Amino acid sequence: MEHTGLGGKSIILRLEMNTKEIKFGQVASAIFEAGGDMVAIDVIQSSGDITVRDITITVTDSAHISTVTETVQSLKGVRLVNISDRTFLMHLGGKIETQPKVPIQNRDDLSRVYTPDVARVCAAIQEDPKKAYTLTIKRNTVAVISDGSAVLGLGNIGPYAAMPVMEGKSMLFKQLAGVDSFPICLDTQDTEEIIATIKAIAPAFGGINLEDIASPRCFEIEQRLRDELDVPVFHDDQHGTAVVLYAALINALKVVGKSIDQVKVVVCGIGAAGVACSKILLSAGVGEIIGVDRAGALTRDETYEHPMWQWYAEHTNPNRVQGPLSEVIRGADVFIGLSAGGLLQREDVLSMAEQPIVFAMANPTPEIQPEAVEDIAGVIATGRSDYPNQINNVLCFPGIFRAALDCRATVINEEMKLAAAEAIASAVPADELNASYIIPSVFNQNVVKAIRERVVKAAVVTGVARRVPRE
Ligand SMILES: NC(=O)c1ccc[n+]([C@@H]2O[C@H](COP(=O)([O-])OP(=O)(O)OC[C@H]3O[C@@H](n4cnc5c(N)ncnc54)[C@H](O)[C@@H]3O)[C@@H](O)[C@H]2O)c1
Ligand SMILES: O=C(O)C[C@H](O)C(=O)O
Ligand SMILES: [Mg+2]
Repeated sequence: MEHTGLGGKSIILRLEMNTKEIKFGQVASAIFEAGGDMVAIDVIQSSGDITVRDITITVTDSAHISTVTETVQSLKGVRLVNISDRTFLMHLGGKIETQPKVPIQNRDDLSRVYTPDVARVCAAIQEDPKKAYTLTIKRNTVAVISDGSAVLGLGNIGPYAAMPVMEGKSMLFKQLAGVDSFPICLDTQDTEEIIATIKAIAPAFGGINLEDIASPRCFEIEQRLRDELDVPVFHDDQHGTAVVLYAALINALKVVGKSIDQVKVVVCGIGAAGVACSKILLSAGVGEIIGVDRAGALTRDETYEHPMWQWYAEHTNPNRVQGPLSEVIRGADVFIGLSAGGLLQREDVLSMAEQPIVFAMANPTPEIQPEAVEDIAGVIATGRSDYPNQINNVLCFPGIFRAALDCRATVINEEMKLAAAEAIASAVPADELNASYIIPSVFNQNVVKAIRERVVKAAVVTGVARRVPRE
């Protein structure tokens, strides 16, 4: 199936029709009247009065899919058996598989890769555990682990529903940086159980990428695992996002001609990503950061049960501003959305300072659609791949883990994160930088290379590298 233009897509409806009750021509007219363009018909089964057909239809967008399917479902004598589109078809049977590196073609091969000869390799690792890095998948393999509690902006959708995202992250690790990984979704949301489980499975991995674990539990889980494991543990939604956000801000400020120490920044959504982004901006020298969550601006005049919010309130909002987003945002130079779709209004952006920078990063629906403010914003970015300026942690996690694995880093520290942000920002050449090109494309082959080089250096300089890679 092909995409047929901007926003256009094809869907396949499998329809079971009772020919005594309805003729195919009536179904075709109904689809046509609902605006669907029928491009192919395949007969799947035809027996007696029952006929099953796959109808390929071009639709304009997701809302149009509902219009067409509702029309079809309302027809007497028609049963909608299944609906698939290109996205669902790409997910059939999952998106990744295990691939042996050497074929087992005879008994000799069998006895080498498996028993009895494999025992000599096991004994070598038992004698010197460091050999796990040379003789197992550990040196190139990361675990992508979620508890399904804060998946994209979809919230607590559980471990089964989280798998497609984690499989997607695994594909990206491999395709962009050659890193092997396993998507692992845990059927527990208990902090201690999550920590114990990850510690127990850690021997196979050279790094742990935590993904889509809700705050505040994500903070403790990450900290404890960092303290208790000797491989890097990186909560992607916190640090991956912060790295890419900082890279994007460095370049966006150049476009609007403002300097980082003079801007007022409003961060909406003080969860995993919002906290980490605010922290990186504080260390980059932003003077005024105001965090807003459901109950309005976080201020030191309040006390918060959530220790991270207490910390946040004490380290941000120097003017103790109070109130909802629509008030706090007045006069701000930068809006950073890490909350949920549709929270920012055009009037809010109109009330910001001149040349406002709007980073609406909630996935999959941004805090404001770029079309709504493109005429009034200085720079706009989202987390999505279908608009210019995609600020998404995919620009960071493949490269930063490539570097961490190659130098066998014990941790991914602040210096390595800042090095990654600078590498990403510098991948946009100065003479090409403009409001629609502040951040390199995910497919820019220089990004992973640039991150690897700078991050390995930072790891070596800060003494957390256990080896210096040759190239
Ligand atoms: N573009 C990216 O690379 C990227 C990376 C990470 C997260 N995200 C997006 O950011 C969002 C948050 O992710 P997270 O991992 O930090 O989740 P999280 O659950 O840890 O935090 C979300 C925060 O947003 C707040 N929030 C929700 N609705 C709100 C509202 N109406 N007003 C104010 N605050 C509200 C919640 O209270 C919570 O504190 C998600 O949409 C996610 O997809 C994007
Ligand atoms: O998965 C993404 O696209 C980015 C990020 O990790 C998110 O949770 O939204
Ligand atoms: Mg995520």
